[in-house]
Amino acid sequence: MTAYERQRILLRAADLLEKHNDELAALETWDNGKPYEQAAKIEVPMLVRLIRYYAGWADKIHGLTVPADGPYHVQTLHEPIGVAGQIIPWNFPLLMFAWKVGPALACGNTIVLKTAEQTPLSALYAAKLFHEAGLPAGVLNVVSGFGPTAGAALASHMEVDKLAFTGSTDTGKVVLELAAKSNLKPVTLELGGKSPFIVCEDADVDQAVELAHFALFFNQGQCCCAGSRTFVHESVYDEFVEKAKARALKRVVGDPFKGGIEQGPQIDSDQFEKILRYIRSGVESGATLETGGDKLGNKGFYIQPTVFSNVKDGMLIARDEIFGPVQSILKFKDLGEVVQRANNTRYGLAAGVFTTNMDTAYTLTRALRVGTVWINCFDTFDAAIPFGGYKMSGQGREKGEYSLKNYLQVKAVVNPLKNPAWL
Ligand SMILES: NC(=O)c1ccc[n+]([C@@H]2O[C@H](COP(=O)([O-])OP(=O)(O)OC[C@H]3O[C@@H](n4cnc5c(N)ncnc54)[C@H](O)[C@@H]3O)[C@@H](O)[C@H]2O)c1
Ligand SMILES: CC1=C(/C=C/C(C)=C/C=C/C(C)=C/C=O)C(C)(C)CCC1
Repeated sequence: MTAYERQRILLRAADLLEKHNDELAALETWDNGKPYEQAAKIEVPMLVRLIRYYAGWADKIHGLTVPADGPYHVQTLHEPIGVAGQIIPWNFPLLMFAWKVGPALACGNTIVLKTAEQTPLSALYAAKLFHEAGLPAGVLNVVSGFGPTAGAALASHMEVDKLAFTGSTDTGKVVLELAAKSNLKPVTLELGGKSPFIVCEDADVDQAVELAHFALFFNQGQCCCAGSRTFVHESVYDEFVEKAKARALKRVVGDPFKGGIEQGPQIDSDQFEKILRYIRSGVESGATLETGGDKLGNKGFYIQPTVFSNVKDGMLIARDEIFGPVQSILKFKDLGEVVQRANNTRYGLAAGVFTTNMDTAYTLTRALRVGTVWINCFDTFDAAIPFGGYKMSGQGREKGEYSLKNYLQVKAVVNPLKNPAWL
């Protein structure tokens, strides 16, 4: 198929996804428990925008003419890699589908995508719309299945040419090993995080409190890039803790299909129990429980928005990815110290930096070993902005132009020139 035809199918698919915004959002909320308003007003529109973005790339992918030492005509062809295996998690089923499918289709690959067992519905519906838009049968295949069976089969398949995985760091290691042991397929990984959110002494405290709250509690705390270590300068610490507690107490938790709801239930009983265990560990290790600390009601997997202050670096709640609505606030004295502590983790996905001084912002930006730094903002996920991790938070980048190279092979073509007029 020509690049132009691929582009037109992607644009038609985006139109259909947009037309079915509300059904897609309802499926997402049924599956995942996230507030319907969030799915309908933010996430489905972001999915549509991302598919249009990659439609734009489809006819702009091409190789180079390369000057070599000698009488050669040398060119590179950018070819599709082949069959892309893609494994996605349950926290943003539609957005993760888009980040994977958009660049792979723009580059002309075929896909076998496995959804998370908790959230199979929305990707099936979205794939149906891609086919309605004209995608030939067999190009985009969505498999509903469990990790150790369906996921592992994809990772170890000899005829899958590339693997893209998003999920936990532990499972990332498993799929990388399966890829290596089978056909050495290249693997991109988007894994866990323990992202610092740094509030400097000159920050606007009210704005920082609101954004730190959003950075952690958004999506029930189930974000790989959640700002899960809130570092606050000692000069504004007491005021910040008081206000962070007040904000968490105001958080509206309940039925995700109701209007005005900020937080729905956690994804399943495993995650629910795991989060409650982390909360108990925070209390036992001596952190101060400012608010929350328990489940909410007796029906469903709702958890009270929880804030710990007086958190120390060595505590489990400051080290592990909790993936729930549990904010940990830590005190710091100076920039050198906070850089060292923020970087003292196996993860390196993202960071938030709150300051009104651009020198401070740039010092922190250059010193932090993370894939994204948000300065005086958080969770800005434009289609064009690359996203990915340093260290054990992942390999490779998704979104933006960077994602294309995950789905392309480069072929060098070398041809001697008989009578070169010039080189
Ligand atoms: N980075 C993220 O966006 C993200 C998303 C979800 C969960 N997590 C983290 O992972 C923790 C556990 O959640 P989880 O168990 O759902 O994550 P997971 O990593 O086990 O699951 C992610 C995906 O991998 C698949 N999978 C699981 N085992 C596999 C295997 N052996 N081979 C191939 N595929 C496999 C799953 O079916 C799912 O599709 C969470 O508490 C959180 O810390 C991170
Ligand atoms: C709610 C909301 C936003 C959306 C954030 C999103 C959709 C974040 C996605 C995070 C992902 C995909 C994390 C990966 O684990 C905006 C646009 C910042 C504006 C403010 C309100």
